[in-house]
Amino acid sequence: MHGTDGVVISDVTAGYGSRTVLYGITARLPRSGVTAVVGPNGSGKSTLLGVLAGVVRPSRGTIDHANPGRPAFVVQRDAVSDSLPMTVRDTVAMGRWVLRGPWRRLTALDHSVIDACLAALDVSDLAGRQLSTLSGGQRQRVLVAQGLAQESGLLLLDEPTTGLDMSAREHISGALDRERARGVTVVHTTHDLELALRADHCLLLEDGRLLAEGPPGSVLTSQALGQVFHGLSSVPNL
Ligand SMILES: Nc1ncnc2c1ncn2[C@@H]1O[C@H](COP(=O)(O)OP(=O)(O)OP(=O)(O)O)[C@@H](O)[C@H]1O
Repeated sequence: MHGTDGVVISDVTAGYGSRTVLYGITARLPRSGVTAVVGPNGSGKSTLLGVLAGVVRPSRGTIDHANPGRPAFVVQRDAVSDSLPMTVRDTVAMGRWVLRGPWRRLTALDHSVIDACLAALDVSDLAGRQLSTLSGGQRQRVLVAQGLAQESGLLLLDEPTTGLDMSAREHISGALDRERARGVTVVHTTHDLELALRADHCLLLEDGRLLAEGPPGSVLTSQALGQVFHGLSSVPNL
């Protein structure tokens, strides 16, 4: 592992039960950098994120983390029950409980981090609202704010901008840039070509295999995209 590596993935094969979904993935993800994982539906992007989060155990290969702490994992909003009786502020505060343990009081510092994360995703006005009363896009922003509140050295996000309007996408993209500047290793899956092109590093998956890895501009060529997303002639969005 080099000093510039945030995560090193070595020959990882993984799946669910007897079903293999990822085959022999080897990649180096930069520390203080944003990595975009791109590929068609079902190509294994979320599964790779699950492997990095430690919730999917590889059947083969290893993952080395520069940061020993627990990763922050922002799942897709559909994966979170919207019927939990929680306010937006409680939801973001859960990111701090992860650090403090459930029976500790939150400190003044915790509360200021929670305020800053609410502001970063432009959801301060919603702080007192029940999570269940929010729109899908608002809930997505709150989940990203919860991920930021964990102040982890490894931030994993599964399709953080899917279904969001332009302003919300800008807030999320800006938040990822700030995390990178803080030295965080950020990894997100995306179908948003613009967001992928703003990353430092890109992995292109097809059918569970790594087709290409490198700077987004050299990985996401029209030739590669045409091959992976069959029949694509123009690529405003993946
Ligand atoms: N919990 C699970 N149990 C069994 N198979 C699963 C499970 N989750 C995903 N899969 C399968 O693994 C493969 C890869 O799925 P994954 O969600 O990683 O793809 P993806 O690239 O993130 O897709 P999308 O763009 O649609 O989100 C798919 O064939 C899917 O059906």
